[in-house]
Amino acid sequence: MAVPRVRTHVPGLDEVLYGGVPERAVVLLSGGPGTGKSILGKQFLFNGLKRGEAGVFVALEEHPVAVRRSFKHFGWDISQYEREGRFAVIDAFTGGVGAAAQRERYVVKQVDDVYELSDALRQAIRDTGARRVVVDSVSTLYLTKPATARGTIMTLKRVIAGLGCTAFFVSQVSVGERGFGGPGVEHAVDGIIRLDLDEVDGRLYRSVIIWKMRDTKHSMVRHPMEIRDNGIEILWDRYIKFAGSAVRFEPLPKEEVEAMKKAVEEAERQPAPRKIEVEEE
Ligand SMILES: Nc1ncnc2c1ncn2[C@@H]1O[C@H](COP(=O)(O)OP(=O)(O)OP(=O)(O)O)[C@@H](O)[C@H]1O
Repeated sequence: MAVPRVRTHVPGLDEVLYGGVPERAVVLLSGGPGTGKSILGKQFLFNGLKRGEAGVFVALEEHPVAVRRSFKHFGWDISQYEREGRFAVIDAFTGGVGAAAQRERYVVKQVDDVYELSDALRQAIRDTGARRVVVDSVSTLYLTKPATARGTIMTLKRVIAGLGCTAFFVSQVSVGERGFGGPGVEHAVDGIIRLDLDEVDGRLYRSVIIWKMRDTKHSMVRHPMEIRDNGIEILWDRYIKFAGSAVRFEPLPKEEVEAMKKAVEEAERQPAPRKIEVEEE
C-alpha cells in the first residue's frame, strides 16, 4: 500500500525519499557543525507554511529572535504566519529571562524537564493546527544526561505523532563522529538523514545520505548538497565518490532516476493533507 507522504519541497529531497517523508515520521537530521541541519529544518517548515500547513519550531540552541532572523536570511518570511497564528516558536532557550523572552508566547523554563516541554509543544500544535514540527536541537535535551536520551525522544515522539505531525529533530554530532546521536536515539526515530562536510585537498564538500527511513524505499548513495541564498538543494540525480584526494560526481543509473521521478509524481497526485485523527491521550 502506498504510504501517505509529507512532501518536503526541499529541492532534491523528495526524490531521494521516493516521494517525501512518510506521514507522522520523526526524522533525525544528524551531522557535525555547519552541515546545514538547522537550515534544512527551517526550509521544511517554511515550505509547509507556504502551502497551508502550519508549523512549530522548538528553539533550544538559539534565541527566538535569532531563529526568526535566520529564517529571514534565506528570504523565508515567517512573520505573517506567526501573526495569523499558523506558526509558533517555542522558546526553550532563554528560560524566560530577559525583556525579549517576556514577549514570547510559549516559554519552557526548565529545559531538562521533558514534560514541561511536551506540554508547551502540545499547546502550540493545537493552537496553530501544526502539521510540521522542528526541534533544534534534541541533543541539548540530554547533553548532560545521555541515559535519558531514549525516554526523551519517545516522549516527544508520542506527542508529535499522536497529534498527527511529522517532525525533524536536529541531532548534533562531533566532527568525524560516525554515529548519529547515540543508540537510544538512532533506533527510536523513524528516519535518519545524515549531513556531512568533508575536507578534501583544502576544500569542503557538502553531502547528504539517507541512512534510514521506515516505510519507504530511499536512495542508498551519498548525494552532493549545496547551500545557497535561497536554501538547500540536493543534487539528487548524481552521487559523490571520495577516493583518496579525488572527489568524483557520478550520475545515478537512469532507471533509478526514472523511479525517483515517478515516485515524486505519484506523491504529487496524493490528495492534499488529510485531516488526521488525533490519537493522543
Ligand atoms: N547564504 C548562504 N549561502 C551559502 N551557505 C550558507 C549561507 N548561509 C549559511 N550558509 C552555510 O550554512 C552553515 C550553517 O548551517 P546550519 O546553521 O544549518 O548548520 P548546523 O548543521 O545547524 O550547525 P550547528 O550544529 O553548528 O548549529 C554555515 O556554516 C554556512 O556554511
